[in-house]
This record gives sequence, C-alpha cells and structure tokens, in this order.
Amino acid sequence: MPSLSCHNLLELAAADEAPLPSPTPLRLPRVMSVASPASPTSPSSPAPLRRVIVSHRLPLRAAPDPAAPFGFAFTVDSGTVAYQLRSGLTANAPVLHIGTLPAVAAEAASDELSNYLLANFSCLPVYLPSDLHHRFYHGFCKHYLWPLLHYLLPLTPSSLGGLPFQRTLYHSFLSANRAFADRLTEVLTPDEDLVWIHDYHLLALPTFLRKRFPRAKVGFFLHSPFPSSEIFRTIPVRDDLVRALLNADLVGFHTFDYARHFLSACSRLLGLDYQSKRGYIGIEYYGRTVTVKILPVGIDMGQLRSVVSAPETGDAVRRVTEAYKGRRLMIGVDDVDLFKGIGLKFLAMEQLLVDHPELRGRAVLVQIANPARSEGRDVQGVQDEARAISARVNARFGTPGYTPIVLLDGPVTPQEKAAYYAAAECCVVSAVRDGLNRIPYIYTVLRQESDALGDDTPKRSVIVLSEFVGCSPSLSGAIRVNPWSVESVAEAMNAALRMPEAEQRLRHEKHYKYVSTHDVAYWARSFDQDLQRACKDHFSRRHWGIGFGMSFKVVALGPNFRRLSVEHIVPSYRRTENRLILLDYDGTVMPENSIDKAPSSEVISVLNRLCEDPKNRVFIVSGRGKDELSKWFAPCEKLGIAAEHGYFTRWSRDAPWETSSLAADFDWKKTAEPVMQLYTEATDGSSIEHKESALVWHHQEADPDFGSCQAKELLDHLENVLANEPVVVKRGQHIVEVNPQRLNGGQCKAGDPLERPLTCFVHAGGHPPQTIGNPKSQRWHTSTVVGEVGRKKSHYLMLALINGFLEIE
Ligand SMILES: O=P(O)(O)OC[C@H]1O[C@H](O[C@H]2O[C@H](CO)[C@@H](O)[C@H](O)[C@H]2O)[C@H](O)[C@@H](O)[C@@H]1O
Repeated sequence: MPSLSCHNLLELAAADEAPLPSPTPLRLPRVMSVASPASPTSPSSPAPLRRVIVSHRLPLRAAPDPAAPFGFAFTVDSGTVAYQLRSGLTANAPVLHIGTLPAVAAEAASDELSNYLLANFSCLPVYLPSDLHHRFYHGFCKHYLWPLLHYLLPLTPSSLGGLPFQRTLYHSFLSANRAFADRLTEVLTPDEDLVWIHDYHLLALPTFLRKRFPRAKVGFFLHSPFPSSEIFRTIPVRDDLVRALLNADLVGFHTFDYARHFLSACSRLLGLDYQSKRGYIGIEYYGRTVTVKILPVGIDMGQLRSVVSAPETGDAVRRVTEAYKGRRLMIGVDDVDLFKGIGLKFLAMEQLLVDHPELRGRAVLVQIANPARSEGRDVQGVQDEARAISARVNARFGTPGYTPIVLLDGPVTPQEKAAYYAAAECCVVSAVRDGLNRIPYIYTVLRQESDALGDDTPKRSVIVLSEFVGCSPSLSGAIRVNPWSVESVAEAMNAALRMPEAEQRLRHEKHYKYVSTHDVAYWARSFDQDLQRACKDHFSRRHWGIGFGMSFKVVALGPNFRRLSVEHIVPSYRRTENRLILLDYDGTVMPENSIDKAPSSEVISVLNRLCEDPKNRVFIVSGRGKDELSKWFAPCEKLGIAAEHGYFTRWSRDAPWETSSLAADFDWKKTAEPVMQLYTEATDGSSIEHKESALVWHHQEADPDFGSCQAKELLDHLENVLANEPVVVKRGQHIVEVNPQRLNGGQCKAGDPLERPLTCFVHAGGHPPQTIGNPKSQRWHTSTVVGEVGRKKSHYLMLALINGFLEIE
C-alpha cells in the first residue's frame, strides 16, 4: 500500500516503537509511609497509590558532622513545599521523594547513602556530576530560565542577571532532567504511582518520563510565574518546553494569569485550543486531555503554630516589641534575588520619610534578607545595592537611637524572624515579579496566633503588596501597589500606618480566614485529587508514542483503535476482492499546511494507480465543494468524489453528481449568513466559506486567542438564532460550521472520534448501501481510520487514511 498521507505518515514513521516498553521497575520497599493528618483510609479500601514527589532538591538539610554516618547529619527540611505537601495526601499513602542532595552534601553521593536516605527519610537522591549540576542549576536554570520566567530578557550578552540562550547549557538542562527520569525509571510502577513534579528546574522531565512510561500518571506544578507568551516565545526551544508540560496529565499554576499565558503559548505555538468543562480547563493534545489547574500554594499552619508556640518565640516577640516601642514597625522578608525589589522598597521608605516628616524618628522598616540561593553578579549586585541604599537613607534620616531601615542580612533564627513578623503592624512585599510569595500569608498567621503580643484582640494587620506577585489575587484586603512606582509604595506605607484600627482588623480577618483555610494541605489534597481524576482513563486507552527527542508525545486512542501497520494492511488488502478506499483530502492526501491546496502530480498519479485496479473503488471524501474537487481531480477518470461531507457524490469523473435528498431546505442561510458576516467584519483574518449545503466561518488566519474567543461567541449566537431550523451548528478546528441536520446524522457511536459523521451511500457488488463515518474528524483532523467491513473475502476493505491510525469494529 503506497503511503498517500505524505507528511503525516512520515511523522508516524519517525515514531518510537509502539507500544513503548516500560522498563522493569525496581519496587522499593514501602518504608516511606508518612502519617498525615488527612482523613484515615478505611481498613477495607484498597492500598493507596504511592505518591512520588519530584523536586530539584530533596526536602532535606545536611550539616557537616564527622561523627554522623556519611559525615553529615541529615534532617527533614520542613520549610520546603515538597515536604509540607505531605500533610494533604491520603493518610497512609506511601510517599517517595526524588531530588538532589543539599549542595553541601553533594560529595557524599553513594549507593549506601541512597539506601540510608531511603530507609530513614523516604528520599531517593539523584546524583548529578558537579559540573553538570552547576551548568544545569546556576547556568540554565538560574541565569536563563529563572530571569526569563520573571520577564527579564537577556537583551545583551552582558545583561545583569540573564544570560542569552546557550544550547550547551540547554543540553545540560536536558541531561539533568534525563537523570531524574533515570532515577524514576528505577522505581516507578505506573499503575501504582502518582508522580508529582515540581517547578521550572524540571520542565523537561514529563517528556522523558512519558517516553518511558506512556501511561504514567504525571502532575506538574510550576511554582514560578508563566510569563506572557510574548516573553515565553523568545525561548529558542519554546516548543520543546510547552510540549514537555503537555506530556503531564495535570499542569498546575498559582494564578489564572499564569494559566492563561500558558494556554496562550499552547495556542500560538502549537495551535492548540482549550475547553472549559464543568469547571475544569482541558487542552486536547493527541487524544489526551491535559488538565490545567489553578490554585496557589498555601502555608503549613501546623509548622507555623509550632514555631509560634515555642517559648523562645514568645521571648523574642517581647524583646522585639520592647526594642521598637513607640515606633511604627514595618517588616519585609525576601530572598536576595533580582526580582524581590528590595532596592525599590528602600527607595519607597526614603520617599515616605521625605513626604511625611512626622514619620521621621518613628517609622522603621526591618528588612530580613534570606541568604541568596544562587550566585553571580546579579546576586552580588542586589546585596550591594540594598546595603548602599539603606546606608544612604539611614545617614539621611537616622538619628542616634533611630535607624529607619534595619537590614538584617546575616543569619536570623526562625524564632527571631517570627518575632519580627508578629511585632510589625505592616508587612511590605514589593517584589517586581514572584511566582507566589508566601510571606504575607506567614505574616498574617503570625500576627493572629502570637499570644506574646498581649491582649490585642481581635488581631489586626496590614499588607502592602505588589500586584506582580502570585499571592496578590488571593489577598483582597491588601493595599495593592505597583512596585515600580516608588511614590505609590511610599503612599501605601503611609496609608497602612494611618489606617484606623477597625479597618486593620477587618482586613486582617479577611486574610486570616483565607490563609488558614487554604493551607498547603488544602492545596496538596486538591492537586492530588485532580491528578487522579485527570488520569482515570489511562488504563482503558491505548497509548502510542510518536516523535523524536523533545518532540515526543503520546497519542491516546479508544480501545477500538489500532495503529495502522503495514503488516496488517498488506494481507487485508491482498485477500479482499472488493475494496472501498475512502480518502480524506486535507491533511491526508495533502499536507494541511501547504499553501497550494491543489493535489500534487504525485498524488494524482498514486490515485490513478489505485483506481486502475478493478478490485478498488476509490473515493475522495471531503468537506470541500464539488466544483473545486472536480477541477482538481479532472485527471482521475475513475475516482469517486464525495463533496460537502456527502451532500454531493459522484462515482467517476464522467458520472453525474448525485445530490443527497436528506437536505432540501436552505432557508436558514438567510439567518445564518448575516450573523457570520458580523463576526467576519469584527475579526480581522476571518472569512466565510459558502457551500451549497453549508456555511463555514474560518478563523485560522485570525489572532488565535481572539479568533477562538469569537468562535465560541459565534457558536452560541448561531445556536440561538437557528434553534428552530433543521441544522446543526458545530465548532471544529478553526471553524464554526452550519450543516443541514440530517446530513450529519451518521452512525458514529458515542465516544467515536469522528465528530462529523457523513452519510455516504456506496453501491457495489450487490451489497446494500453502507453508511460510513466521515474520516475528516475535527478532533482527529489528521488521524487515520481504517475499517474492514466484515471479515469475509468478498467483503470490502474500507480504508480511510488519516495519519496512520485505524479503527477496527
Ligand atoms: O532558587 P531555586 O532553587 O531555583 O528555587 C526557586 C524558588 O523556589 C521557591 O519559590 C517558588 O515557590 C514558592 C512556593 O510555591 C513561591 O512562593 C515562589 O514565588 C516561587 O519562586 C523557594 O521558596 C524560593 O526560595 C526559591 O527561590
């Protein structure tokens, strides 16, 4: 059988062997169960799935200790989200962490250490050679991806903070991600594990994982911002990264903005549309539905409460309160990072004192600078700038015993930090960009729960919050500011300090209610449940891997689908006496994206060869009009054509066109056409296709987001105005189409991917007419449907080629 579907079949030919073999997993002993405060599982319920939490770093701390095994005292790092999320998982569900060792302990890597950490902490380390790790983390992650995700483009090779894209660093990034996949491969059992990957360091991991485990249950949460597609599209390997996220089953973001930027990138880069169904956003991707989730991470209430209730914290609160008695205390806590806006915050503090002399000698900003997580000129620059500005402001407005900006950039104990939070009447977060930023959440809880503040009940707090951080939408009682406007931030600080206590209480209560009910356990539970929901059909579907390298993806099909295989087709073809060959046109015999839509001379010649065989009956089945198709296929004397989805049928070039009697009334066009015209005028790049039996509105050439939005609206509009007409209004790939009802009443079953069935009558060999589905489906606009009508030799072989897949009933 010659390959007629030139480009689509080529892609399939490049596919890995299907189905992909799953490497034999090493089952680890389930020693990693974690008692969680979540509801216990009933004794009769099946063993809960294991949760495999993958993050760049394991949730561990390591302190050098010559007396400890392996020279390090390892402890759990309860401040990490990867650890905290365990409180939201099903009680008794085994948990396994996969990630790299704390940097200080990297040299201790060994199999013995792996066993030790596994047995004692449920942590399985990924060992990366140190130079690879350095290029991966400090190179690609921290100096390319991180700045870019935070909207900093590397405009020049020497830009502060961002390196230009370097392919060698990207390869290190891929190698590191592959090493994570290797580790996962050793332990994963796809039907018993739920994998949850965290953050931008591991953006490529879903592709490596999907390649090895087509049916793995994979969730990904991006803790960083997903920038506007205008920024994201500058990444030279942008398609790889978007495809990698689409290889997960559930992709989570903190905010709607990040999600919509991702959806926009999917649409602009890959032409993918999304649908919102029953509250869930889903992207259809090669037969899989990738669910997009929006829920910001919360804080660990239990952990904060244990810090608050520690006696040392109470003492520290009293100390700080005493030290700042009579002052108006504001707090800022930030990592030393280019995007935290520490310098701008200090300038705002200066402006506050300039504009409000009455606050001089009274207002104090205590800024705690957490240790930098990265290294380089950018980090040093932030540190130097913070020190320089604070020194200048303090020299300008400080007096003996009064320091307006107190910069704590050395070690600060958790108790001391908690004390500053609890004692401050205002928290200032003026980051210019941050994925979430949990500082205001922590501040709210510590203000509420610290008893050491005395009987200030009910509690109060005020937050000055950058509108460019992920927690901004969830804190509606905050004074939201543009951190780039020094004057506005200064004014917001002033407003916070002058706010009536009653209002401070109301704002505080609102925040506390939200923060305490949307904690990290709530977030984890919700993500976990959605991940299970997103994967529920995995085992009832067939998965086929296609594409090379980072373009790899899995095609998921219903149980009746088989991949088109030459071994299957050739014998079937040979043994049948009467063959009905139905060929879709666009995207099948001709590539969908070609400028010239007319068939090539090669296609004409292949069709003629097929038609020459007296056992064959060959049809082109298309939604296109009959005039265009007859012109194009004039050189094919014996070729049959079904045009306009079967409204017109012609058995050979010189036979007359037969018109379906199923649709005769076209009065509805008078109503539909003006409506379509309206949308065409309002949507640059769109157009109307007039067919004898149908009207089609096309928006492929329009802006993808706007076109898609207009298409939804048009669909709704047409459905309303045509409610009493004998038509069906449908959305397809970049189209909205109105067709006569009965022409669409084919025999496709529920769940059949053929979304636009066509009734096409085929008379041959004394057999009764066959009703066939229209292979030109919307969802599978480039898939292949091949069916054998009956199994007997005398029956027909129906071949409808679209992209190499077949359905056998
Ligand atoms: O410095 P890295 O090792 O690359 O890690 C990046 C940051 O990760 C964590 O922050 C991110 O997740 C937080 C929770 O979802 C979110 O609030 C923040 O906006 C994200 O950037 C970590 O807490 C930071 O210290 C790291 O810098």
